[in-house]
Amino acid sequence: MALKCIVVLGVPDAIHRHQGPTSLSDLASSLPLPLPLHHSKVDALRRLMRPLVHAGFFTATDKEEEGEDHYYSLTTMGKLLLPGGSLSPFIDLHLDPKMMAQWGMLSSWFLYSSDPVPFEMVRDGMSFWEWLEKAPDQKKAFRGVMIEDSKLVARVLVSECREVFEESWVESLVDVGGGGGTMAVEIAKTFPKLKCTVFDLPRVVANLKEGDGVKGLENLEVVGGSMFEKVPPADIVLLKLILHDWDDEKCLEILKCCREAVSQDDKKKGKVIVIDMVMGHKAVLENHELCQVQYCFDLLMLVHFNGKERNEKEWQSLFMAAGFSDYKIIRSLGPKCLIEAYP
Ligand SMILES: C[S@@+](CC[C@H](N)C(=O)[O-])C[C@H]1O[C@@H](n2cnc3c(N)ncnc32)[C@H](O)[C@@H]1O
Ligand SMILES: COc1cc(-c2oc3cc(O)cc(O)c3c(=O)c2O)cc(OC)c1OC
Repeated sequence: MALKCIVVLGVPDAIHRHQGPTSLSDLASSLPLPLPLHHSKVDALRRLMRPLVHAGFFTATDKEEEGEDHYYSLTTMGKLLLPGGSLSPFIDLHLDPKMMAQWGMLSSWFLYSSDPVPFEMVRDGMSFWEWLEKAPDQKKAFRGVMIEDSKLVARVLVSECREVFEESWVESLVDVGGGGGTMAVEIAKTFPKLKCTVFDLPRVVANLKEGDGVKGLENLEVVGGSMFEKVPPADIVLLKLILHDWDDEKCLEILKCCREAVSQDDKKKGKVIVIDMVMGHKAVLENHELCQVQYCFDLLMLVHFNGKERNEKEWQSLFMAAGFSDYKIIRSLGPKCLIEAYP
């Protein structure tokens, strides 16, 4: 809530515009507020900044003595909070009071509810996806969150995992649940010979064909449909942050459709690429912060969807039950992993 508050008050931008360490009094007087900050609240601003300095968003001169002004600067992480920064949509979405209601219901869900998840409990059974269609601000923020995450992952994928797309038999890729198309656009731009498809629900991709990034890309197609029914055929089927939204039963339906879509003959050894978390993966176990991210996202999945973050054993069971012959965890991507599943 402190983070949300300083973003709403425009603190990161005020420090950024100051172009150097900014004193508490300068900060208080340069905030873009309808009325100047009342002098009685300046000390509250100092107290608000304190946990955020501790969390690493800002640095502050460490002078707690009375009368000394504090000077604040943005850290690299703090710069992500600037308008248009990659953390802004995340804060807009997850710290929105409307998105808090489901967290407040968690204990009641354990004790009394027969609803599948707390999110649906506070919305008369409406799923997150249905609700987004009725909540334009949150829909925009959610799209922003996914775009920022995809930009980051795509950058690593096209620079450090080129071999995945450059094998001689790989001619086509479909990004299932590809949302706004960020991943597919980046892949299509980097590998112009690869025929890429963004596949998502018809209402999600309705206006995508005319979108800035997609228009004019000859090797990019947009297809509307449901991954529970039929997935367009391709050599590589990509599932990024899809399976963690669903329970095992639904994941099996998705994975079976994807396995059927993957090309297979003497020359082609098509595969499904899953980008999702692997709980307790060795790259994460050694990193306290990545562990925290995994636990938080697992609870996010519990509260919003009937989904979960899975450990390797759970992934293995899913792939085998969906008829895949083998799988391999190729590499870690922060809290996530790239997993290949072979039909
Ligand atoms: C968490 S988002 C992931 C988006 C994208 N893969 C990414 O990582 O940025 C989940 C996506 O699944 C899509 N989705 C939900 N149900 C679907 C269905 N039945 N068929 C295809 N896509 C679906 C949503 O519209 C959304 O774009
Ligand atoms: C996994 O890394 C990040 C995920 C998100 C993120 O991902 C989601 C995935 C879903 O399937 C449904 C969701 O509602 C969400 C989110 O709400 C959400 O925030 C965001 C990230 O950084 C901004 C991630 O990187 C750590």
